[in-house]
Amino acid sequence: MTASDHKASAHQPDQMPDRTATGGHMLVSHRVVLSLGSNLGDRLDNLQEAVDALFDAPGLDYVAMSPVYETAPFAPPGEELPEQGDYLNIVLVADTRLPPENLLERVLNIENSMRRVREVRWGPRTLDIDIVIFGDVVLDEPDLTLPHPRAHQRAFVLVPWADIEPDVLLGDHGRVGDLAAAAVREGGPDAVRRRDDLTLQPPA
Ligand SMILES: Nc1ncnc2c1ncn2[C@@H]1O[C@H](COP(=O)(O)OP(=O)(O)OP(=O)(O)O)[C@@H](O)[C@H]1O
Ligand SMILES: Nc1nc2c(c(=O)[nH]1)N=C(CO)CN2
Repeated sequence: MTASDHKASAHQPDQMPDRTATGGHMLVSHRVVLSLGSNLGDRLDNLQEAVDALFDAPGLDYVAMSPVYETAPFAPPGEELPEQGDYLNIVLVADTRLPPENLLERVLNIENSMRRVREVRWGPRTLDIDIVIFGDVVLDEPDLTLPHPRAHQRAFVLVPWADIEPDVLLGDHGRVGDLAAAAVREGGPDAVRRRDDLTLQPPA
């Protein structure tokens, strides 16, 4: 399967396969896209630590990683953006047999174990991991919304993602490559700068 091959079938929550006999693993594999960002401390180190930790346990298989981007802090129009430094952002593609809630648990555990600092909404943080898509799964639960409800407007997600999967569709919003181009037109080219001098190692 290639990185742009999103063939996972749509699952509404009430159609999820019975997982009781599979030790928390699903019978089907889903291609997932994760967005990682850091703008506090050693930003590149934080991202590397998160990449390694994500794939440290069974259930998530690495597929591809975007280049590293340096990005201006972004908040939706109308939201106050506290003073803070630029982010480093990447996007990861992976395959998983975990159910969405288990992947979210892994993500939150890693954020917590890295002593994530985030005191105010839209404020700086050592590490932020968002689940952008989980196959074609659509979910609207209090603690998990899929696809991520704001990803289609975020150049810091779309531009790195478009480098590795430009033809994938983000829910009803359209092609990732087109969304990335629109986000760059909106935010200006300086808001998202590729940093080819900064490299991350794929997980061991
Ligand atoms: N698709 C998703 N990926 C990650 N977290 C999600 C998702 N949908 C809902 N959440 C919930 O969002 C909660 C808060 O996330 P977080 O503090 O990272 O928000 P944020 O980074 O400030 O803003 P944003 O959600 O816009 O990126 C998490 O505890 C999680 O339960
Ligand atoms: N540039 C950039 N801006 C952000 C980021 C991020 O990762 N990069 N994360 C946010 C909350 O998820 C809010 N704003």
